[in-house]
Amino acid sequence: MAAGLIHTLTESPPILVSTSLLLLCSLVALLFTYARARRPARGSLPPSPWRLPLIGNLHQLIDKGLQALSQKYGPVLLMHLGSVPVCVISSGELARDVTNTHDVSDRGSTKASRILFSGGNDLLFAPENNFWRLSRKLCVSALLSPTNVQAMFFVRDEEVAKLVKLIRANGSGKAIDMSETLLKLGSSIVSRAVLGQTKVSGSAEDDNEVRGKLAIQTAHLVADLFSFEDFIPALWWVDHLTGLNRRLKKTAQELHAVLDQVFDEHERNQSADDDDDGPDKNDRKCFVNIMLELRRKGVIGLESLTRSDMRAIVLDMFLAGVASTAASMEWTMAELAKNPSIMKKVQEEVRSVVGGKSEIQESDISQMKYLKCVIKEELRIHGPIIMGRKITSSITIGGFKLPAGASAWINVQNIHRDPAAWDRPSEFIPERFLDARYNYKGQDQVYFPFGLGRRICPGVEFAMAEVEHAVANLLCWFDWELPDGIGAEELDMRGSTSDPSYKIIPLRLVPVPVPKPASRS
Ligand code: HEM
Repeated sequence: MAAGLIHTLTESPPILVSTSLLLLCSLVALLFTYARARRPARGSLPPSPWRLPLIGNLHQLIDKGLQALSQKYGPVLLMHLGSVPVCVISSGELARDVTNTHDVSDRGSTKASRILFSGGNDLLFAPENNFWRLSRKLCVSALLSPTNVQAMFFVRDEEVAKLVKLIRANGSGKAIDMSETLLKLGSSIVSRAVLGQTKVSGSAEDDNEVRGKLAIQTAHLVADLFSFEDFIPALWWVDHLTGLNRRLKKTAQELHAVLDQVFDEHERNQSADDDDDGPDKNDRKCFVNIMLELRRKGVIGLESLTRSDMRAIVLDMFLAGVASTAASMEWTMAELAKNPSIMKKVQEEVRSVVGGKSEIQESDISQMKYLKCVIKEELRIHGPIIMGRKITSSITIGGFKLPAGASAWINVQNIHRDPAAWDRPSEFIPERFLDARYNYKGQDQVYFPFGLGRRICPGVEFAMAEVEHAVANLLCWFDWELPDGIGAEELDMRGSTSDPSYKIIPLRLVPVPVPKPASRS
């Protein structure tokens, strides 16, 4: 073809020669532009699906799902949710670039968080301001520290023992809703650890249950909410029309009022408390008491902790700690019901460690290596879907520019199920975690269910102590069967569309109590 073209050029009249030259130059320029377009020009925006005015790519996200869009557009994708630009990062290496190399750590706030936290001082949603630093330090070194988590064993132990008793009383053969049961368990453990057990309601209703409900209500408040202001800021006024603002403010006020009552009660009790060895002395180790005590002792930074600061920390614990642990317990039981040979193997381990004892101690759990692998595998498949960050000043990732003001979504689910990193990624294979390289410290490129960088979850110890202990008890004292003749292969394992880390169809299982030593049967 080239020879033909040269021949044409030399043999043709001048006008034709110049036209051909022009064509040739245009062709070369076109090829050059095409080649450049295939390579991301440093600093160009990531590839993007076409979008509609106003809603952006929301319809494609709902219709196709995040994973399909990521697979189509590659490891860095730019979407618009309404008018908000969102960069989706689906590679572990690039995710670390965002959180560690570029140290992007703000998470961004939502309307619900701004109202709930009276303007935005909290741990989950606030940027890295002084309050974030103070409350993070308080969590890591006191409230959620390994020592405190250990001291809270009595809460986990009592709440799980209550549950075991309840399930036994339920009688053999009846299916129970594990979703509801485990959410209640998660909320009572977290609310008791955080608020203790002093009386606030004054009614006959179980105080703990009131607080558990409070914890669940808080979690729903932020998770199940669609605000126009968050996605299409120009339509902020629609939230007024739909009554969303009013409802949010009312719920926030109610939550704050209950928490203030709890704080009052703790403050009243605390002065009388110091030398008292009363029956509820253990519950005085709750987070509220620890915060009040540190403030009273004038620990640096905490001497001026306000009611609003304490409310924010308590609500953060509810938001971050209740639904996440309940979902982890539910998915673990679902995967075990779906994989009877794994259920059998882990039950054998748990029962052989516990032996003839009537209770499971923390020291027993540390010997249950396979149980730990089961939970790690559950968190790989069903753990967090995305982790959000806010890009405050523009950065370049994988050759693409992530513009200031955009959100970055680290696509954890995609990374946790990447066939390049995991053998048979959609199968539940706990044995892969016998490899000690995987932990919860955010050090691995393809496994980080508790996050990465400076905003990594400070509740890992608390969460694992709760989930491992509860699941070990359920496996030790009961066999579990699927109800209504459902076969293991028929069990519905779909995650909810709004948040796939929650099971769309609540898990129902039939407990079959196994004989156990007397003290807790
Ligand atoms: C299985 C249970 C849990 C899972 C899978 C989980 C996972 C996560 C993840 C992925 C993040 C975001 C990390 C990041 O952005 O890099 C996070 C943040 C957080 N989690 Fe957890 N979490 C769990 C339980 C808990 C518990 C029990 C608590 C407290 C009682 C807690 C408190 C927090 C807090 C306060 C943050 C925000 C930290 C910050 O922004 O500085 N989490 N968690």
